[in-house]
Formats: sequence, structure tokens, C-alpha cells
Amino acid sequence: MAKIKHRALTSGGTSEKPAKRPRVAWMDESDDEAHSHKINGAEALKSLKFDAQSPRPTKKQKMAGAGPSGSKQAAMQEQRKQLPIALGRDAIIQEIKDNDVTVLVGETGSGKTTQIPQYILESGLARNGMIAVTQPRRVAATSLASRVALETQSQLGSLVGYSVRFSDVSSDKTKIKFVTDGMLVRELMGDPEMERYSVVIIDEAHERTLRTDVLLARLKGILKKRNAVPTEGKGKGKERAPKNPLKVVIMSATLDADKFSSFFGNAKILYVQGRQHPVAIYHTSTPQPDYVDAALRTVFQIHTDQPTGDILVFLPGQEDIESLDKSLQLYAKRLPQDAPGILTCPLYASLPASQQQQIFVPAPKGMRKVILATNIAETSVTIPGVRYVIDSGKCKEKRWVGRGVGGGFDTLLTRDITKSSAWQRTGRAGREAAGSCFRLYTEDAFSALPLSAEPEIRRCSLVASMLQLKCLGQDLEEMEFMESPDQEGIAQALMALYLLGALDDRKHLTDLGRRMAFFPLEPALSRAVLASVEFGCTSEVLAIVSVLSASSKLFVDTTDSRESAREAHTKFRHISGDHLTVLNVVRAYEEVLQAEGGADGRKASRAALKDWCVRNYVSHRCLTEALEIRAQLREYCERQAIDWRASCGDRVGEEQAVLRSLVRGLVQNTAFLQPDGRYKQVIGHSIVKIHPGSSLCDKKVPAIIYDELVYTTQIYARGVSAIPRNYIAEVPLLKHKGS
Ligand SMILES: Nc1ncnc2c1ncn2[C@@H]1O[C@H](COP(=O)(O)OP(=O)(O)OP(=O)(O)O)[C@@H](O)[C@H]1O
Repeated sequence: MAKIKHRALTSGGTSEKPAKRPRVAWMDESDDEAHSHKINGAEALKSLKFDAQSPRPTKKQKMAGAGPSGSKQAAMQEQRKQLPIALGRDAIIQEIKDNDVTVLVGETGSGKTTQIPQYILESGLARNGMIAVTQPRRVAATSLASRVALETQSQLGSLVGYSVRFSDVSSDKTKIKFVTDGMLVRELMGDPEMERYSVVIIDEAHERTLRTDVLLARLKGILKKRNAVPTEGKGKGKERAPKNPLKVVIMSATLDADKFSSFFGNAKILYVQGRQHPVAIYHTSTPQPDYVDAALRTVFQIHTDQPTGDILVFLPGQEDIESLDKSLQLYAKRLPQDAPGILTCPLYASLPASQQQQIFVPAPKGMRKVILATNIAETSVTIPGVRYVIDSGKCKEKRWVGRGVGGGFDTLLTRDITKSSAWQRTGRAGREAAGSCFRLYTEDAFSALPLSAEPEIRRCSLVASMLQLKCLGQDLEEMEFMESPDQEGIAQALMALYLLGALDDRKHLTDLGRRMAFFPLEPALSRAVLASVEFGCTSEVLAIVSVLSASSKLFVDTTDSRESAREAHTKFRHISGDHLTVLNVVRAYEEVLQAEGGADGRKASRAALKDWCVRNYVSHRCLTEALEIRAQLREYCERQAIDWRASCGDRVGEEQAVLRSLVRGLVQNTAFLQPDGRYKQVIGHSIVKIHPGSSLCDKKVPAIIYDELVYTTQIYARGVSAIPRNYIAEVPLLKHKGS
């Protein structure tokens, strides 16, 4: 293998003196034994057996994902038949027919997610109802829906559709619907017994998201109701059958199947063996504490030594992705002129959907695509062209820090992955052909990893779920979950909902709480929207809340452009802080929109708008998405008879009204200035500092509200505005406390 001459990089990506970088030493772990694993030490899941290799795909097969017509379609149908799951089709359908709940464990890429819904549909098991397939992440839900629509030769949104927050691509004709688990929980509010679904498939159940756990708990109750055999009725047999029975299928490649089975009264467990393509696994022979650097070297080792095929690198978060992206681009420039180029493609949750879709676009001829992803690409997703996976062994985990009444906050902490995650990541390399997975940790380190992560229900805020369940007449604290939430988490959620006015002092849901749950927003933000009605500033609050709900950040602020960005942002700055600054940006953007495209801005030139955003260091994607979200929130307002046009008119009144509304929602996110210049939470005990990215970062004001706390070396408040102290005392439930 020819050595690449690297030059040393600083984290900012600038070059230093040339330095030779050592290669990463690998140990081949590709013997069969190393790839089999057991679940719970009991049921052998011989899933990662790399010897069940089917023939390498033909050129035609490789093209199968490219389009729905002619030979490509035939190749795709042929590929479907080759999937390991296809062999067990009839047996699986029979088991689903015979059982209310089926737990299905099959190796990554065996065809569970794309095929099982189609088999169920073809078998007639769904009768006139729909088949829901849940996914923990939206990128998986949307890309799977596209794939299954292709396979069924239908247009996305007709037979096969999807529903994720703020985007529903389904219709009356839809029979298979891919949904995020959060969306299905929301749907419960309009359809508490899930009557419109005949089959609910909970996919990637091993991830144990809070919403999946809520769904599983609800499904248990729904099954009892919908599948009970009526005691009254004249006839026998069919006439005594339940009217609209429900089937539940729980699926994953890396699942503690016994646990799920016993939760559903010893449900049937099915194992699907075999995988389509082998994946060779390599561990490093020594630990690699600097995993970004190790990933950089491995990318180039693959690029110079290995045949064509795209590379998927798993990193914990956006910062590492951006850092590796820069380094890769820098080194790529130094490749010999005749060598294939490198095209980098970042993928993380806060990246807008349109940019996330770039990972599915084939690299131009002569280029190798390197996708830099967080664990959002870890499950369910097939990225065509990927043959190599590099696994840093790290991920970010959401965790409620400092749990307890009034205190604490959700934060993302970097930690080692689990064995489940490692297997899932490995699985991304063998989707269309044989692949390789390079783990940036030793085999001993792999052996020491826990099997699976602690369920979210034990480590994340329960506020939103508790409110949704209250609307269904259920108390989270009394429900039977696979794992019960801890008392501190429950107390914190109850207190938060009480302070928002969603619950009364007897823990009963209030009318306000019901209205809050109606909006597809965090309860704190929906409370602010509802408060804006009282203060006559719904138009302004909707604009701010829409930006806060967008998936990407409004202000573009990279290390290289920090000074120019700050200067450009000055003209939007509002003296009160970040919330009204956001409003100023939205207004300025709308002015350009109208100037460019007439009264309704519809014909505005995209190029002109983008140009304006670039010049002002604000994100065009964030603003486009925020305006779409706002349009939807306006519809929700109309359904609640709220006049979304209500606006203050004058700027002084506006500042007061908007901040007062926001305090109603962000009441727990308030802090008072202390004599030592720091801020202390009003409810809670944490000492916080204003984030350096805030327009208020150098200011000392008596009291602040903030959108969120982030923990790095200390606790920072982000998205901050200054408020008079008495605004906090105005919050109805706090009045009597005289805070
Ligand atoms: N978008 C796509 N483009 C090309 N091939 C695809 C696509 N989606 C699925 N496939 C093919 O179908 C196979 C089965 O995918 P599927 O998602 O059904 O597997 P799975 O068993 O659910 O895997 P996992 O547990 O990893 O989600 C893939 O290995 C791949 O060969």
C-alpha cells in the first residue's frame, strides 16, 4: 500500500509543516466465530454470519435503486427475491396471522423493513386498514418510503407514504405508511385506538426511544380492547371475531427479543437467518483516542488501497463532522492529479432535509463519496454505493442532567456506543455488495461495550410525553412500561406541566393543557403561542417559534467567518436580546421576498434570496423551513379559532408583549443576575452563563429567559433575552409564591 504523505492539520483545518502520519494498524476479525453473537446469552442469533453470501450483484442489480421503470424495475424485483427474508415469507405471514404480536429478529439488510410491510399488504392481512411502520428518525422514514414506493411501482404518497413532523406525504390511497414514532404518538390524540391501522410495525425497537416505549405501552392496552372476542353475538366462528383486530410486529436486528416477548405475554419470536452480503470487520490493534484523526487516516488508506465504493464514517456529532470534513477537503486537494477525487457529504439531524437527501445522490464519475454521519444513518438507512464503514465507536446521547424538581436540563453527552450500535453500523456496509467495516477501537474495547443503551424513558425529559398521555386520559406514572421511569423524572415533568398551566394542583389536565398538546411543538413553545393570544402578538410569536422549531440554526457562524458574521448580524440586533433579533431577521427576509416576488413573494428569485442570506450570514435553509413551519402553525391556529394575524403594531408594545408571552412558556428557563455577575435559575439551582453566541453575551441584565441550556465546560444559556424581573412574577401559577 502506498503511503499518503499527509500534512499536519490543526483542528481549524489550516496546514502546518508537513508531517508524516502513521497509518492505522488493523487486525482482521473476519473469521466466522468473531461475527456471531448471542442475544441475552440465551437465544443464539447467528445473524452476523458472513458466509451466507449470495452472488455479487450484477451491474444491472447495482443500478436497481436508480429508477422505477423497465429493466431497472425487473432487477429490483429480482433483488427483492434474493433477500434472505424472502425465503421465509410464507412462514412469517402465517405466524403474523396466528399471533397478535410477533417479535421478528433478522440481520441488518435481510429485508425486514422494506419487505415485511409489502408481504403483509400482499397477503391481505391488513384488510381495509393501513400498515404503519415506525422509525426513530425522519431520514429513515422518508428514504424507506421512497424505496418501497419504487419497489411497488407507485408514486410516493399514494400506495406508500410517510408522515414526519411538519411533513405528511400520504393520501386516502395510502396503505403502507412510514412514520416517525413521535408522529404515531401524536396521531393517538385523534385516533386513540389506532382504528385506521390494521397492522403496526415497530421497527428498530432496540433503540428504545421514549416514544417507542410510549407506543409499546399503549399498544398493549389497545390490543386488549381491539382483539377481545365479543361475548355477545348470535353466531359462532367468524361472527364472534373482533370487528377490527390489530396485529403488532416488533422488529430489529439487534434486539433483546425475550424482553419484548415477555412484555407482550410471551409473544412469538421469529429469527430470520442469513444476510445478503458479507462484511469483513477490522479492529485497530491499539486504542485511538483521537478518533477524528484516525478516521482521516483510514479514509485515505481506503481511498488509496481499496477498490471503488463509497465510505460512510460514523462520528458522534456535528462538530467532529465539520472538523473531519475540512481536513478531508484539504488533503483531497493534495491527491495526485490522476487519482480519483473525494466528495464529502455531511449528515446530521439539524441539517435540513434537502441537504440530508444529498447522501443518496451518486458521486460524479471518478469521485469517491465520503459520508460523514452521526448515528442518524445507523439504522434502517441504505445508502447506495457504500462499501466501507468507518466506526469511531462514539455517539452523542441525550440525557437529563441534574434531574429533580425544577432543575436539570436535556443535554447531549459524547459516550462510547453499544454493541447493538456497532453491529448496526457494520451492517451499513453490506447492503448492495460485500463490504468492510473499520472499527477505530480494539477488539477488547468492543467486547467491553454494553449490549444496548439505557432506554430514553430513564434518562430524558418526560414533559411532552406526559402531556400527550394526559390527553389520552392516561397517567404516565401509572402506566405499565417495559421499564418504568424514575420518580425524579416523573416529579420534574409534573412540575413543568403545572408551571405551564397544563395541569392543575390535582394533576388534572386543564383546558389550556389540552390546547397546548394540539400544536406539534414542545409544550413550552405551544404555551408561548397560546399566551400570545392574550397579549395580541400571535403573528410575532409564531415567527419566532417557527425559527426555533426549524432543524437548522438561523445564524451562520463558522470559525473562519466569525468577525464578518458578527458585523453583518449587528443590523438585526434587538436591544432586548436574541428572540426579537430573530424576529427582525424574519421581517428583513420577508421584505426581500416581497420586493423580489411581488405582494405574496411567490415569484421571488431563489438566487436573490440565497444571495441576501449569504451576505447577511443567515441560513437560507433555516428561513425557508421556518416559513413552511409557520404556514402550518397558522393552520393549527385557525383550527383553534386563533387569529394568527394579531399583531402589536408598535415596537415598544411589541417587545413587552412578545417577551411576556415567551416567559409564560419558558418560565422554567429564567434566571436572575447574582452579585458575582453570574445568573442563577429562578426555578432550579444551576448557575448559568450567557452563551458567547448570544447578542447579550457581554451584558449584565437583572433577569433573562433562554431557549435551552448547553453543557460544555460550564452551563451556558442559549437564545437569551433580557426581561424585567416582574414578568416572571406575572406568570399565574407563580403569583402566589411572590417570586
Ligand atoms: N434505498 C435503497 N437503495 C438501494 N437498495 C436498497 C434501498 N433500500 C433497501 N435496499 C436493499 O434492500 C435490502 C434490505 O433493506 P431493508 O431496509 O429492508 O433491510 P433490514 O433487514 O430492515 O435492515 P436494517 O435492520 O439494517 O434496517 C438492503 O440491504 C438493500 O440491498
